Amino acid sequence: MDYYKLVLPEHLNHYGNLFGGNLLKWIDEFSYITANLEFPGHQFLTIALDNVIFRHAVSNGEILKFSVTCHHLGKTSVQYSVKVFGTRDDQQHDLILFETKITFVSVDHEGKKQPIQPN
Ligand SMILES: CC(=O)SCCNC(=O)CCNC(=O)[C@H](O)C(C)(C)COP(=O)(O)OP(=O)(O)OC[C@H]1O[C@@H](n2cnc3c(N)ncnc32)[C@H](O)[C@@H]1OP(=O)(O)O
Repeated sequence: MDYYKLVLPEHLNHYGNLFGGNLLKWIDEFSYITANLEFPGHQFLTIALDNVIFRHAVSNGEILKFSVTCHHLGKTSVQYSVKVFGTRDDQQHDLILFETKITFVSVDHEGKKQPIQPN
């Protein structure tokens, strides 16, 4: 699934670029939404976020595209691959600004892990 976010002044660090923590928050939020839509009736907790390396600064006013795809479905966990692209510069639509994998675990009402029931 694809999601979009407009980078506004309130999202910037003191150098005037996107604060990395905001990017991680959006990745958590969008992939959490994807897990809930793809596996309705489950409750998920984030257990892991892999490979956090910021290689590209993101400018104010950028419209970011978050591409979220299922990478691995386990017994109690589902892992998503998340790639982030800029959309403002026509020449750089294919440039991956940031990528990671994020894993969620299905839990019951007491927070204990439980198997994911695929659709
Ligand atoms: C949406 C949010 O932001 S939620 C807020 C932040 N998250 C939290 O507060 C969660 C706190 N953590 C917990 O409560 C517990 O760790 C639980 C209930 C999620 C998991 O229980 P644990 O006993 O720690 O899990 P366990 O080690 O057995 O692993 C469970 C699954 O996660 C997978 N897993 C564990 N560690 C990792 C990791 N580092 N990377 C990827 N997958 C992992 C395991 O492979 C397993 O998957 P499988 O059943 O599909 O094979």
